[in-house]
Amino acid sequence: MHRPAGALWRLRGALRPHRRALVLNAVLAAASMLAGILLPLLARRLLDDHALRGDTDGLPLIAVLTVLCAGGEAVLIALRRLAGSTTALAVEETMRHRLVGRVLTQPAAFHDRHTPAVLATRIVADLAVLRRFVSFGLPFLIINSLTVVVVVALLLWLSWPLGLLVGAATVPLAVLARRWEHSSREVTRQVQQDGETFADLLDESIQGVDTIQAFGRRDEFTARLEEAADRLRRSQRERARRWTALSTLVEGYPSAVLVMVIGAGGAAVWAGAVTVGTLIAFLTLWLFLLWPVQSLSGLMNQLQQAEAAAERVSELLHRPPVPATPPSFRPAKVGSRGAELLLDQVWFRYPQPGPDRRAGPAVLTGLDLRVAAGEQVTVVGAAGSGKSTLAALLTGLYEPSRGRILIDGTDLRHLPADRRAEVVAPVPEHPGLFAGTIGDNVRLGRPEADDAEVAEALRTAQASFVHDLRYGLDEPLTEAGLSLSGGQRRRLALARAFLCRPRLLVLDDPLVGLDPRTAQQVAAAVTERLGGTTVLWLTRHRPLAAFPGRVVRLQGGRIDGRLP
Ligand SMILES: Nc1ncnc2c1ncn2[C@@H]1O[C@H](COP(=O)(O)OP(=O)(O)OP(=O)(O)O)[C@@H](O)[C@H]1O
Repeated sequence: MHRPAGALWRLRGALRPHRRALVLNAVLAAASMLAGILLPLLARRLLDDHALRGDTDGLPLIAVLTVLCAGGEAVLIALRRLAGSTTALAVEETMRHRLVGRVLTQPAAFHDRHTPAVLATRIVADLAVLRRFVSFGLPFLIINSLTVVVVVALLLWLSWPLGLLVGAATVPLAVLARRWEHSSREVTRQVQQDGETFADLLDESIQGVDTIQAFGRRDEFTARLEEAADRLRRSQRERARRWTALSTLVEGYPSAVLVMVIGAGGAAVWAGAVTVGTLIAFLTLWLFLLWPVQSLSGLMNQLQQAEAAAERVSELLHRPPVPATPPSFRPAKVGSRGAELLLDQVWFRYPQPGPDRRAGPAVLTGLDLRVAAGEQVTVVGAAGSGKSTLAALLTGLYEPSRGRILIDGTDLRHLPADRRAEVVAPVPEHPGLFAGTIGDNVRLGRPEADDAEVAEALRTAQASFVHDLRYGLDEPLTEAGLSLSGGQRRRLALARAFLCRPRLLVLDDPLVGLDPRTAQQVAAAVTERLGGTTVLWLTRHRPLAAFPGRVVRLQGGRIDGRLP
């Protein structure tokens, strides 16, 4: 298993495009830190060399330098904050772009294991945690560490006995902080895990709200959500408890050390071992150390949250990318003849949910089917017989566990994912419509299609209702096309596939939700207008009279003879 800190390191690729901005941030941070540290040293010169000796020569120069340093520090801090937040937003944008790209190209088996709520949490909430870390946590971890090193060196230079006293007093604090970091890492991860579980449940409940209300199960689902929220709150409270303990210690400890330094420093001035200016410079520098030390607990907390977020983001980001389209790939010409399909001893098992991801029972058990170019075949199978599974294999969402799927003799696996729709177009059981216009949705597979081609596809799908809508093809759809009826959504999904004019059409229960007359008209129009295309109708019911071609039965995971 990777260490979480390794996960943060593995995300460094997202910083690469912003190298210059990061270097500028580092320079601004170092300059503002140095300007701040110079102030007490100038104050020492002012006191020891001039004010206490009554020497006014050179006093104006030191006064001007002090003012410049103070003003410069303020300007540099403002610039550093501006540059830091701009860079962090740019880094977040880079990661989001890569993450969305990876998520949208993952196979169906991946999406079976990661719900939309979990993916949305990672893309939105985890990236926000990482952005805050890049804009605040990371720079301060670096600046504070540098400040501690430089200031401790200066303290030793000003007065090594007092410097050693401060250094020794800081050791127990560092040990305690390390122990805290170790013990609360697991709690931080638990908080994020509980957050994911809650997001999942919330997503499921909101999506199924109609069903929950219709069956009067509101109280039960509310109780489930409250239980998950309660688990999340308990783990958050545990983390807050640990954090409070550390921050109380870290904030109280320096005050105790300060009392020690004032006592020991006062005695040293009394004994003539250090000058008043040196003691004032020492105390001012020590105060300079307070913020780095006191912010330690907050930064550790942020670091842990960023590590846990990086672990989850990196798990998505480092998944294998979608294979590039090989230069030798020649897409089928739009409108060219249908493809020959051969399913050769195809077996398929879904991976089981759970950590061991063992394969489940076989859904397809050595399925053989040959469909000639331009032929239409109807596969009839009972609910759960594996029709949607077969459609998912044919559209490349899953790969067969065993056996081959050949299209015109080429293994489906060798068709690049981003060009597959040119060869095989699916009409899935649930039409996937998106917010946008009807035209955008129908043109999804062929954005370049003109209005005449779109109108023809709509006619074939018996979806001419679109022209009666107020804005026709420009009619806006709400999310998932929910402003349309189920039958209208299904016909748009059909039109979208027809518009691609693929060489093989895979229609998964395409006529469900259509009245028998419209269903017959669609079936007849497919034969009439898409003649030459190979079509595989997958359906639960015996076909209508208008269904053309051969009819076979899917049973027991294989093709079990013809239906009369
Ligand atoms: N994502 C999945 N993970 C695990 N098992 C699945 C998954 N999808 C389907 N199955 C299982 O595979 C079998 C076949 O399901 P499939 O959806 O292919 O049947 P179907 O013939 O399309 O059914 P229906 O006509 O009801 O849509 C079923 O036993 C189902 O439980």
